[in-house]
Amino acid sequence: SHSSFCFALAIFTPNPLGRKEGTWSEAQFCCWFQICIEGNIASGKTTCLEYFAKTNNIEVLPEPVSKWRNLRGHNLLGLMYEDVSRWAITLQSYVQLTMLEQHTLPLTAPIRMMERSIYSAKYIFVENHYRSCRMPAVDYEVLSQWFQWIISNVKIQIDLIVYLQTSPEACYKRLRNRCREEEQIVPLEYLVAIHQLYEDWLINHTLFTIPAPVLVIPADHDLQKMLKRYEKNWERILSPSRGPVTCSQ
Ligand SMILES: Nc1ncnc2c1ncn2[C@@H]1O[C@H](COP(=O)(O)OP(=O)(O)OP(=O)(O)O)[C@@H](O)[C@H]1O
Ligand SMILES: Nc1nc(=O)c2ncn([C@H]3C[C@H](O)[C@@H](CO)O3)c2[nH]1
Repeated sequence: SHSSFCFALAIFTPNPLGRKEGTWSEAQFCCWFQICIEGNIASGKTTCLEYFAKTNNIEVLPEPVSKWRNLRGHNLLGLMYEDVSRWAITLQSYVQLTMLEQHTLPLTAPIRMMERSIYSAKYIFVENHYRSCRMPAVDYEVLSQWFQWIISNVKIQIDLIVYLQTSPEACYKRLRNRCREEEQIVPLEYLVAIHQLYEDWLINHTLFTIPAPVLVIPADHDLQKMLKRYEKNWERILSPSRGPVTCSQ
């Protein structure tokens, strides 16, 4: 695992020789550093989180999928995949609440790494339901009013977005291998639509505002190569950045 962070309110200054010698500069107050891992379904976000979860003093928050699959006995994720027009607003309303809960949880470490965000729930998934005419306009408007109120009235800190950029085909192959029951009926076309919205949001900047600098990591590679990529980008991901960041190949 990587060098252990001293649990201090300070800026971590990675030593150019490599993180082993990285030290916390004392007496500098650190604004907690929050990272969101974004990407298509089965793009490898959970695997990325598991890699960084081994680093001391990083708090990792996976997507609360278990809540969406069992809310007092109701499987909202399953309902949505079975009948999206009927159940999309039900799931999205609960996704928006559970993501807001995660964004506003008290921090337990100098760095927080979250899987996705309240932004991608709205800008990617709600937007896709609406644009594919599977969500009535009235449902979209109600969700949008809630979303706008939340981001205008609640402080949601995101300092970096890591975008695991994949091809829909690679995600489809992994999704089929993973065999999450509710997703077995997900067609490739759905992943293509989600991919295009992510590209328009985080690459083309033609969708909605981007709440933080974006680090793009091509993520179609095999597991071993991806773990090496995370190793190479360790400092870029974990040290507070002051401007746009670029991925090292
Ligand atoms: N680089 C990779 N190459 C091949 N398979 C991978 C790779 N990364 C992850 N996988 C596998 O693909 C599946 C999806 O990976 P993972 O759960 O990390 O994706 P995810 O982005 O968290 O998915 P979701 O958006 O559904 O939460 C898992 O079965 C995982 O073992
Ligand atoms: N409809 C919908 N809205 C969301 O905000 C959302 N966020 C994630 N997901 C789906 C993708 C994976 O199947 C599974 C795990 O990511 O949950 C979502 N589905």
